[in-house]
Amino acid sequence: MKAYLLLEDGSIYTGISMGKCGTAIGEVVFNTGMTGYQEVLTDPSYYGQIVTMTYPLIGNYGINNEDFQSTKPQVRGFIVRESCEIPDNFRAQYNLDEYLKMNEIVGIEGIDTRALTKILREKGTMKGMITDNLIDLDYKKCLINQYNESDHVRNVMTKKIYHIPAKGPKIAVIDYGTKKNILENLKIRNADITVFPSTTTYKQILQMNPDGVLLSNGPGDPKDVDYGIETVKNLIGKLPIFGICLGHQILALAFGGDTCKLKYGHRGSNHPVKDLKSGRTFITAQNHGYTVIPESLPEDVEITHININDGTVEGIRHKKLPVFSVQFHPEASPGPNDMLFLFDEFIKMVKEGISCIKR
Ligand SMILES: NC(=O)CC[C@H](N)C(=O)O
Repeated sequence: MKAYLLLEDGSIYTGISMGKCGTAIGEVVFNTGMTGYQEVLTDPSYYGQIVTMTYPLIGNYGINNEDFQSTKPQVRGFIVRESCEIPDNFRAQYNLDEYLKMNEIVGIEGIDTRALTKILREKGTMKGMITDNLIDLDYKKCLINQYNESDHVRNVMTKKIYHIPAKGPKIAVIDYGTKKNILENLKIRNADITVFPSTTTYKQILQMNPDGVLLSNGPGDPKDVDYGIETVKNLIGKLPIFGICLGHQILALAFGGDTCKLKYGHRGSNHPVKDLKSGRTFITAQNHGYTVIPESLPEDVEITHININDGTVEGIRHKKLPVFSVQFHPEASPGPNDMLFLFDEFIKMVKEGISCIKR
């Protein structure tokens, strides 16, 4: 069955329906990873977005039950050049089309996703719609133009506080839409984890008497999460803090800095990031559309990492307090593991931070 991709600029691309037949609206963004589509589909940071994979063959190792980053696909829609019907991998449980159908995600295949990516790079990310018919086209165009969702975080965060007990330091995770692998990396390091909804107040978090706080990744514009910025403002100086992606942006805003939207963002598994202290470059996994404005940061916050491709801020650290954050994803999933050691640094900082702050 035919399906269509309509973009905000009026362009129409014809393909074949994949996953659920129907209509989906969202921000159309591209990811350049050759693999990792399963983690992309289930990463809550993509909530509200229609993702196109630049690499032309997607689904060739199928979908398994272990690599999910949350309980269900979070993307609004999915665009591929070719969806592999018969995956070849011992872990494969479903093919891509089956998985999208099971979870009622609208998709389209047969689109030249590399050409589409070039357009999004030139014009910037655009709002768009996948639909299985062109009836009422003017109305559909109108819907695309009017599409304006905000604060996606409330849709993906945990609604209830939950605890994952262990013998190590007590870590409070503020959940803006955390990926499973962030929690896994804390678990591996024996952290006693309590996950809080992003709407939790700083007083409630302090009541649990944590040793450190992790600010998770999540979808949308960090400025929509004003309640979260307020919470973090009140935690700075009281506990060691580590922010990842949206957590990094929220931390920068809590410091009094500012953020803005990038033209087409960074989404993929091979973004080079330079550690300004060591001069070393690491290859990182990324998935973000917003960035911290370097000039907006106060005197006592330094930039620790930059993106080699465009010079944007990739990491910040408070000069005196045990507080740091990164724009990229050290937990990878999908992507390289070069930066996993940041979780060790965080745990080390938490252990030292307990003595330097609390006592
Ligand atoms: N992965 C993330 O946490 C994404 C952060 C934010 N939603 C952005 O797009 O910039």
